[in-house]
Amino acid sequence: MPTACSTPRQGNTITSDPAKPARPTGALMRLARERFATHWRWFVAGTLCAALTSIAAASYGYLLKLVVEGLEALAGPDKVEVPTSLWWLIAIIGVAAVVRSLALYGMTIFNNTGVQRAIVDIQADQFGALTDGDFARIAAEASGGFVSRFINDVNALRDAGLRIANNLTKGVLTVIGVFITMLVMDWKLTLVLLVIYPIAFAPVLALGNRVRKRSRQSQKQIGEVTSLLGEAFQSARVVKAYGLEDYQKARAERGFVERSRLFLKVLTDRAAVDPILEITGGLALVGILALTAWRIAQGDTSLGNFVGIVGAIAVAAPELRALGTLNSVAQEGGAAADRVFEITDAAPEIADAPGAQPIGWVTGTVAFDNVRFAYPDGTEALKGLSFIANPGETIALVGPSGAGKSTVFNLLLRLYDPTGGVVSVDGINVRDVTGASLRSNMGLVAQDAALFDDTIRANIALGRLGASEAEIEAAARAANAHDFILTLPGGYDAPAGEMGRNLSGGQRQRIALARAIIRAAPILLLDEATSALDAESEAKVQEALAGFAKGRTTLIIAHRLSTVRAADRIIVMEDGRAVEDGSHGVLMDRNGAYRRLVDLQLS
Ligand SMILES: Nc1ncnc2c1ncn2[C@@H]1O[C@H](COP(=O)(O)OP(=O)(O)OP(=O)(O)O)[C@@H](O)[C@H]1O
Repeated sequence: MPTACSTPRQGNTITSDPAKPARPTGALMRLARERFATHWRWFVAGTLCAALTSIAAASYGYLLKLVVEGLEALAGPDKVEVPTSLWWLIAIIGVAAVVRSLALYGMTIFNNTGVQRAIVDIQADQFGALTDGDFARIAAEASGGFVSRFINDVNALRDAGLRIANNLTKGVLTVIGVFITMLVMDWKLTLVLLVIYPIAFAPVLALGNRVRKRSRQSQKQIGEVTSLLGEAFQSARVVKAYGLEDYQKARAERGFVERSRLFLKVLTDRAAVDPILEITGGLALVGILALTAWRIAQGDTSLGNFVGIVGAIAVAAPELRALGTLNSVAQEGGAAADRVFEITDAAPEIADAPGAQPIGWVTGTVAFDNVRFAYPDGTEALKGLSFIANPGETIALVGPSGAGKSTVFNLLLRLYDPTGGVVSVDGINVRDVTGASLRSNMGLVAQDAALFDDTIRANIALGRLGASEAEIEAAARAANAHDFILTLPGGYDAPAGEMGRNLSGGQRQRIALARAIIRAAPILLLDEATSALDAESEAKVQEALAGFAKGRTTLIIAHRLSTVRAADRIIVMEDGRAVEDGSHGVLMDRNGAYRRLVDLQLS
């Protein structure tokens, strides 16, 4: 039964297929402006360090050339003193290395801090937009979809942010600096290299693209294996009960085999990169050495220039490689940024009307006037429902599964707006008041008790933040929960566990009841609130509830009709409409829909 708090039944509306080509990086630029720029101080510090690193790196080749030329002057049959200038040059190389390393460290720390802070902002934005946004949105997406947004998308953004911040400035400045020093040292060899380098790297780049495509497929399949595992472990009880172990093992094994097949493909491609580099690099080296030997013999260049250029290339090569892969990381980050904006840009449809006022504390008249409602997928749940609940009345909504009972609660809480008719409280259309003030007048106990991974005390106090110890205990007593709470290790401080898994279904329901009781709201909504209780506990809780419900408008959804006999009125719903309305006695005498339901249950 989909309720206000129940599991969604629609499929994913937001898909993030990793096999799809990555989108442009416009979204990433926007995110940089809106979220990263606020932490600009860190990035400015990082960029200054990057510039320092690049200057030190670019000077290497030239310093090396000067040293080799100095060494050349020393070589010869005659014994000579090492000139002080050469000692200085050697010392400067050492200083450059130290400066480069320290600046590199500073750059990484500053940029990482900036990126992490921006990521926290982005996660908070996403979570805030979802939490404050339409319930329909959350109901429409499988919870796994959102979890993946907070993990995969954020990882992609973090990678992109870090790589861009750390590699872009450093890479570009280093490559430019190195290029200039190379031109100064030996422009002819530099131009030859400029032609050879891309040719030597072309096969590696092509392989890179293939690896990327395959890793996307592999990523997608990881997602499938993850959901398969999640499903298998969550359904462990049913798997055991139905003896489905072999079935599950076969499914899992198929997933594992497919995973290793795809992964092997990626590894095979990756394994080819180094040999290709080795061959092309070796051939290029042979060509350059031959050319240099010939030019030195011609007196066209010096050994110092050659060594200087080799040193410069050694510095620039890793930067070039990093820049080469930056684009794909930025593309993936762009796709993730797009998905972040899908969440944060969506304006909630169920928002407070302009100028909406708080409704204040209501007396509790609830009215549905010819209300029609269809869920976003088109399912018509209410087809002209009308009824009025007067202050203090207890009204039971009964009827077959799918009749629209939980939908009544969803509309009253204004989780959705009706497509026709009016839902009002105290004669005021719920669309005209602020949602928060409306909901503060209601206490909901849903079928799934929705406990959080906190102490029992905290879970009860969530009904009214700031409730006192005595109030918490009184509410627990009223919900017939106090005694069992005292038996828990830690009593009121015992942890409820994730989704309340440390408690039984009935115990969870009683905590949820206590939470609604402590809220002391004028309107109480009970959706199968006692369905998980044994007969004895249910009777006790019913009695407590009867006392608590006095003076409050209480709407009860219950399948077990014996629990609603005492209601002031029973509304029988069928196919989105109210077909009968009256007390138990009156409806039994009428011999209609209610009577049929009762007879059905008795039989
Ligand atoms: N989130 C949703 N999206 C689409 N359709 C929905 C959704 N929730 C409920 N429905 C559909 O709306 C109709 C009314 O559902 P509702 O949950 O209100 O019935 P109900 O009377 O409470 O049923 P049950 O007694 O089984 O809980 C059903 O056809 C149901 O399939």
